[in-house]
Amino acid sequence: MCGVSGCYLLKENEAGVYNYLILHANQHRGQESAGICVYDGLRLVGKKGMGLVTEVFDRPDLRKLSGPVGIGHVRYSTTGASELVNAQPFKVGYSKGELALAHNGDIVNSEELRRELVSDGHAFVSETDSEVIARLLAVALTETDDMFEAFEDVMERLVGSYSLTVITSHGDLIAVRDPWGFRPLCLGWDERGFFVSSETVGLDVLGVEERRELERGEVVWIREGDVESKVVRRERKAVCMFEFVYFARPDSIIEGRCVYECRKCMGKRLAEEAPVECDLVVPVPDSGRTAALGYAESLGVPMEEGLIKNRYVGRTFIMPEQEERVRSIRVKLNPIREVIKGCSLAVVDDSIVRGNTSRQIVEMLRDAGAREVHMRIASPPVVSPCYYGIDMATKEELIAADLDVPEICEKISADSLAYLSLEGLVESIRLKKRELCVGCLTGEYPTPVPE
Ligand SMILES: O=P(O)(O)OC[C@H]1O[C@H](OP(=O)(O)OP(=O)(O)O)[C@H](O)[C@@H]1O
Ligand SMILES: NC(=O)CC[C@H](N)C(=O)O
Ligand SMILES: [Mg+2]
Repeated sequence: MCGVSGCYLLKENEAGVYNYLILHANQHRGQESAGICVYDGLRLVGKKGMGLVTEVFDRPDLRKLSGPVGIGHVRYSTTGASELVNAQPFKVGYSKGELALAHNGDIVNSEELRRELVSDGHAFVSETDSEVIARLLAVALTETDDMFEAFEDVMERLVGSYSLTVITSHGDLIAVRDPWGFRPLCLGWDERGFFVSSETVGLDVLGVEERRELERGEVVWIREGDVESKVVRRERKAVCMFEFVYFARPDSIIEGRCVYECRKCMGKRLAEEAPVECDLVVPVPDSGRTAALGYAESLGVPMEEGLIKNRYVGRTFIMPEQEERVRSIRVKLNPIREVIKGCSLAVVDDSIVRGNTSRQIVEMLRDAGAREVHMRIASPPVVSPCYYGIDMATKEELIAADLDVPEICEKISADSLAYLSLEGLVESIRLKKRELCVGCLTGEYPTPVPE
């Protein structure tokens, strides 16, 4: 999952700074690399680097990234290694100029499209599916100047998830959400101009009040100070349920739903489905906290912060290497012996994917003196790969792919383990099951997927 940003300023030239702020608010969506590209009035100029937004850009960089229009990206790699060549935004030339593109999502048929483009003479600079989109768009724009027409062509070819921001060397800003609406994307505006962010938190930090989410299949085209928009292609709605469970920030709004409220509801529902006699509810920071609050409230048991997160360690699930993920969990989370000693605990996390986190937490809590450790998970078991932008590409890496709940419980050495039901999850999000993508929970996907 990545984060994308964009801005179109009517009077100022601070596109670099605005994109920086939006990306910083979306940092939880990608920690591997960051990039900003701006239209400086003549051409597209940018900077990309490995690391967090604050590591990649300093003040002189932002001064150089001056111009009225710009886009940005924070990356969590799904297609292509975690290397600078694959960092975004991607700049591509075409017959009438240049464009730069930032992508959140994953294209299921990118290999096939890449082969076609290569045989047509395109020389790729990266391994990513995102460059495939940029090149397809460049080809389409050679044929037409109408951005909607160009995206009609591009969207007809692409299968998969894509929330995009694009700028051109004509100074246009374009925002696009794929026809299924897998990933979030929102547009805000005020007297300063127009702003695009993966999540609404990116608009909050700018104090932008007027806003809306893009519809699925919608292309928003901003040029010469005016906005035009069109839904150019529609498929069945398939919003990723994992955005609500884990990915998005709790203070974001997706599909009109406050993510915090959805997570709290998941916790409450989990307490109804899988209560446990315990002395304390302990949340797994960070993303398990909101569900834990709902769980504790519903059970009427006190919640205590028995695990403390080192605030300088980021998310471990989205780290690219397994070894690094495992090592970082102990560095990230530390139990408070004085709080948990002798207690029976209900430990609530949002999800178990590979099982790295739960395994280590149970051990840590027992070492710190917990009498019993009951794991409660506020989403169903992840049994199938994701093809739409979450890095769990193979069944082998998923702990629930081959093991049932009692076996997983044994593997993580918990006293008991229970997950939220699919029905409970769907009702907590308050969308219909057929409006969500639950492919990783059921193996049934909204698009064709590779064999
Ligand atoms: O079973 P696993 O493969 O370990 O993955 C699941 C864990 O990973 C995530 O936490 P993460 O540390 O990424 O981020 P967070 O701080 O937002 O909870 C998620 O919240 C679970 O705790
Ligand atoms: N997680 C994402 O959205 C990643 C975007 C793109 N597939 C990449 O790997 O760069
Ligand atoms: Mg977590």
